[in-house]
Amino acid sequence: MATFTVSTGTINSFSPLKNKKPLFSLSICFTLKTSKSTLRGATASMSYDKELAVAKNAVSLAARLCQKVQKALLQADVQSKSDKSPVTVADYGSQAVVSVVLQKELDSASFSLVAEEDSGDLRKEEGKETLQRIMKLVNETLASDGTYGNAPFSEEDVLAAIDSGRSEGGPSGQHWVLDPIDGTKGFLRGDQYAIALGLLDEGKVVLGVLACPNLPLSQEKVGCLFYAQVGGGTYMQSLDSSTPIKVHVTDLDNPEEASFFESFEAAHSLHDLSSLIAKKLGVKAPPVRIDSQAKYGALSRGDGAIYLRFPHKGYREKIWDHAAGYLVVAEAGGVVSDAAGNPLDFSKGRYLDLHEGIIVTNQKLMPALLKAVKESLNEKASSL
Ligand SMILES: Nc1ncnc2c1ncn2[C@@H]1O[C@H](COP(=O)(O)O)[C@@H](OP(=O)(O)O)[C@H]1O
Ligand SMILES: [Mg+2]
Ligand SMILES: [Mg+2]
Ligand SMILES: [Mg+2]
Repeated sequence: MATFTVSTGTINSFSPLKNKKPLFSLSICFTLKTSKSTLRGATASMSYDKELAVAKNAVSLAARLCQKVQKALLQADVQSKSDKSPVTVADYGSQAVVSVVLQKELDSASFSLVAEEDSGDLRKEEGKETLQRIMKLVNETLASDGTYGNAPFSEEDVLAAIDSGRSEGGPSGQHWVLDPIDGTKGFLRGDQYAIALGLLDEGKVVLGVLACPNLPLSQEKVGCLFYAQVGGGTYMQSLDSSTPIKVHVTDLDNPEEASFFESFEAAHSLHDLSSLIAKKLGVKAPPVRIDSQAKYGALSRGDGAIYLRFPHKGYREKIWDHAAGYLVVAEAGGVVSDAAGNPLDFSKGRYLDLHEGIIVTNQKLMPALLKAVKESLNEKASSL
C-alpha cells in the first residue's frame, strides 16, 4: 500500500470579500492514502451509493450558488429572521437547489427533508424582490449543471422547494437533513461556511456530505467536499470533483500537542469555558476559531485534534448543525459526544437533546477530554 504524507505547510483561511490578512493560520499535516484498496473503498457497492452520488451533486451545485453570492454580496441580499439571526438569498437558494436535485433524482413519494429555512418571510410583500433574486439564482445554478435547466422554476416552485424542508424527522424512515448555509455569519464576513447535508435512516446518520467552499484543500487550491457513508470511511475531494482521498482524524495522544477548534462567534460558544478545559488538558496552542461545520471537516483530516462547543444557557442545538459533520468525523475515526460522553441522538426530531455541549476528538484523547470537561463544568457551577 502506498501511503504518502503530504505536508501542506501553513494554510490560511480564504477571505474573498476582504482580501486581507487571514483570520487563522494553521499547520496541517495529513496522510493521503492513494492505494488501490483505499480508492476501491470509495466506490465499493454499499447500500447508500445512489443517495451519496445525488447528495454530492446537490451540495456541489448549492456551493456554486453560494460562491457566486459571496463574491458579489449586496446588503439587500441579507435579511434578519424572527430570532434576529441573518439569512441571505444564498441560504434560501442553496436550500431550494438541494431540495430540487434530491427530489428529481430520488423517490419523491417517500421524500422527507428537515432543513433550516422556510419561505415565511419570502411570501410577505417586502420579500418579493428577494424572492425574485433567489429564483434567478436557482435557475442559473440549475441550468449551469446542464441536467435541470430545461424548465425554469417559477417563484411558486422555488417557495415549494424551500418549504419541502419542513419535515420533523424522527426515529423511523429516511429523512434528509440540510443546513443550506451553516455559518451564515462567517459567510457574510467572507470567512468559512459549509453546505451540510446528511441522511437519517431509522434515526441514525448514514450519509454526510459537507461542502466547505473556503477551506483550503492544498497549498494551491481552495474548496473541499467531505463525504462519508456509514461503515465506509470519510473522503475529501475538491468541489470540482478531483479524485477523492481518504482522510483520518489525528492519532495524537498527548493533549499538550493538540490544538482545538471552537466557534468564531463568542455568542455561539463559551470561549472562557473552552479555554479552562484546554488549560486543564495542558493544550498549549491558542484556539482556532472558525465558523460552521468546516470545523468537523478540518478535524476529520487531522488539522486539529479537538472541537469544543458550549452554547450559552437555554440554546437548543438543531440536527442540521451537526448531522453531516458528525458522520464525517465519526467515519474518519473520531468521537462526537455531549459533555457527559453520551452519543448524539438524531432521532428526536428537529432538535438534539444534549447534556451541556458537544465535544469532538479522537479515541485516544477522549477520556482525558471528558475528565477535563467534567472538572471545568463543576468549577464553573461552584463559582456561580
Ligand atoms: N446562541 C447560539 N448558540 C449556539 N449556536 C448558535 C446560536 N445562535 C446560532 N447558533 C448556531 O450556530 C451555527 C453556526 O455555528 P458556528 O458557531 O459553529 O459557526 C448557526 O448556524 P447557521 O449559520 O446555519 O444559522 C446557528 O444554528
Ligand atoms: Mg447552521
Ligand atoms: Mg444555516
Ligand atoms: Mg441560520
